[in-house]
Amino acid sequence: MTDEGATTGDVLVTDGLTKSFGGITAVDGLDLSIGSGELVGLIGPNGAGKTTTLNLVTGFLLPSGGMIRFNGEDVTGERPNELSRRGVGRTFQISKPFGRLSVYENMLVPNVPYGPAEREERIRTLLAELSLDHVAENRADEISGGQKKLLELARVLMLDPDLVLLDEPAAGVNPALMDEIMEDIKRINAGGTAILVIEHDMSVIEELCERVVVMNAGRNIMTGTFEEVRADERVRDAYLGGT
Ligand SMILES: Nc1ncnc2c1ncn2[C@@H]1O[C@H](COP(=O)(O)OP(=O)(O)OP(=O)(O)O)[C@@H](O)[C@H]1O
Repeated sequence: MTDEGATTGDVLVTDGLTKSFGGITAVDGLDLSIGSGELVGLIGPNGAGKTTTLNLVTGFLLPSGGMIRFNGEDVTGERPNELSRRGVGRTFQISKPFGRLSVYENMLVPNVPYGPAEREERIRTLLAELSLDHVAENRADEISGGQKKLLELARVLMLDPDLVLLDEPAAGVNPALMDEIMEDIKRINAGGTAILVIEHDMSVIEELCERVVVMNAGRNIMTGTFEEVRADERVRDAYLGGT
C-alpha cells in the first residue's frame, strides 16, 4: 500500500473532487486514494466535508468538478445502483432497515447477481458471522441500534463489494457491541474488502486503521498513520478551529 498518490493497485481514486452547495464548497479539490484491500480512516472536524465525500463516491451526490475512478475506471457521475453493482458498498450514519420486515427479509432486498441457493447460503453465513442469526426472525425495527448497523453491513456484503464506506459505525452503539463491530470490520477487511471509515471516535480509528486521511475545509490536509496524524500540528490546528 502506498501513502503517496495513486497506484494501479488502488480500488478508489478521487482527483480534484469538488462539490459546491450554492456558495459553500463542501469538498474542494480532494485527492484521495484507497489501495485494494486497505483499511483507511477519514477524519476531520465537523463540517470538513467527510459525509459529502462519501456521498460523492457512492453516487448519492453528483460532483461539481473532478474525477472518481473505481478499479481503474472513470465512474464520475454514476448513480448509487450502478456503483453498487460495480462493488461500492456503504452504510449510513443512522441505519434505516425496512422496519416492518424481519432481519432475514431485509437480507433478501439486495438485487444479487446469483441464484436463490447461493443467496440463501450467503444470508445464513453473513447472519451468523455478524451475530444476527438469533434475531433473524425479529422485525428490524425491534433490534438495537448497533444490530441495525450490523444488519446494514450484512446487507451490503451480500453484493460482495470491493470497497465499503462506513459512516460513523460507532455512533450510538454501546461499547460492548462496538468491540464486536470492530472485530467484524477487521475480519471483512482481512477477507480482501477495502474499507473507508468515517469516525469521530478516535479510539476506533486508532484500533482499526493502518492509514488515516485528515480533511479540513473540503481538502485532504494530511495522510499518515494514526500516530503521525495525532502528532501533526496542522491536524491539531484544524480541530482547534484554525486552517
Ligand atoms: N445538502 C447540503 N446543502 C448545503 N450545504 C451542505 C449540504 N451538505 C453539506 N453541506 C455543507 O457542507 C459542509 C461539509 O459538510 P459535511 O456534512 O460533508 O461535513 P462532515 O465532515 O461530514 O461533518 P460532520 O463530521 O459534522 O458530519 C458543511 O459546511 C455543510 O454545512
